[in-house]
Amino acid sequence: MINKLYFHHVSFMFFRIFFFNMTGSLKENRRLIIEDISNGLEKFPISLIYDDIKEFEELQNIFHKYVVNCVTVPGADSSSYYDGCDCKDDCKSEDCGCKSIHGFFYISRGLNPIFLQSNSIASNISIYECNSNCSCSPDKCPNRLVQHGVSLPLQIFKSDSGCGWGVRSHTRRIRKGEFVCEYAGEIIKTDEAKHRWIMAKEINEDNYILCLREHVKDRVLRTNIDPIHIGNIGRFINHSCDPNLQIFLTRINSLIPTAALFAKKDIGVNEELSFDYAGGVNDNSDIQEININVERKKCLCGSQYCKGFLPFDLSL
Ligand SMILES: C[S@@+](CC[C@H](N)C(=O)[O-])C[C@H]1O[C@@H](n2cnc3c(N)ncnc32)[C@H](O)[C@@H]1O
Repeated sequence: MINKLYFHHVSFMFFRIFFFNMTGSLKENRRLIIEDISNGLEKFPISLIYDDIKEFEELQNIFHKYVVNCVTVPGADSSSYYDGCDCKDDCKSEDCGCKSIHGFFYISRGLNPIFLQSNSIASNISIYECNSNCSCSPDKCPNRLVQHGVSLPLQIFKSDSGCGWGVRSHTRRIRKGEFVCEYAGEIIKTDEAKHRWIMAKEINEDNYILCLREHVKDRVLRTNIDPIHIGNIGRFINHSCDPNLQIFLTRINSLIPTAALFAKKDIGVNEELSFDYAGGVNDNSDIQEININVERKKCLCGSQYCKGFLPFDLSL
């Protein structure tokens, strides 16, 4: 009941935000464009291009609110903040407490390409950015990228592949290692993720929940992100078995990780963006409750390495 009221309230907000923004220029090829679906929340406008109002209304019925970073539903956050650094030089030196404890991940305002060669999830690599406990300047510190949100021109469009909406680079190339966006949504507990997944299945709705699993000694730390109703541009990115983006778990102000997407290779203008929904991990050995009667969704990525089906978290 509480959830229902909450969503009603949010969907009201959504209609206001979207219709205010629909100064909707009609383009020469008769496609419509919304200049910024984030309504100024991202530093860079997130444009959305669509063919007819029906297509757009379909999206409105599902997606209710744009957020830049994940939001935690009550009860899901049991973590605390980690310490910050006390750098006086905006973390330029190698002595920065954050970088020397957790690692040097960024160079030239992007991810050091050496990390792109590994499977970050399987190798348990987690990026730690400077945070609100640090004494460096948020604008000048080079150890802060993901927390600044999207800083590239991106566009949401109806993909020709049959996968529905997709995201592409827009007006400029994306260089290897550049941060593209977060996969932001509601952080929910596993029981709630299972419940939402069953409800979505009953009404034939697609699955958007991303489950991140980290192995810490003999424990598995699980973070579930659901962007279907409350999320950011990440929720529009499709899966590919040969993707051009790679997920890295990133910690900013909380021990709950963020799923940050970085360019795995150079990406051309108007090229569709994709990531591997399984994060490159095909191992389900840690999963206890296996539901093998699940109907797998056919993968339409079209890559020569296509595995045939979308990755699926068997623990849901
Ligand atoms: C995170 S959403 C991506 C955005 C989605 N295309 C939309 O229209 O909102 C994930 C859903 O997109 C579809 N999808 C993404 N990648 C796909 C692929 N390679 N093949 C088939 N469907 C895909 C599936 O329905 C999946 O549940």
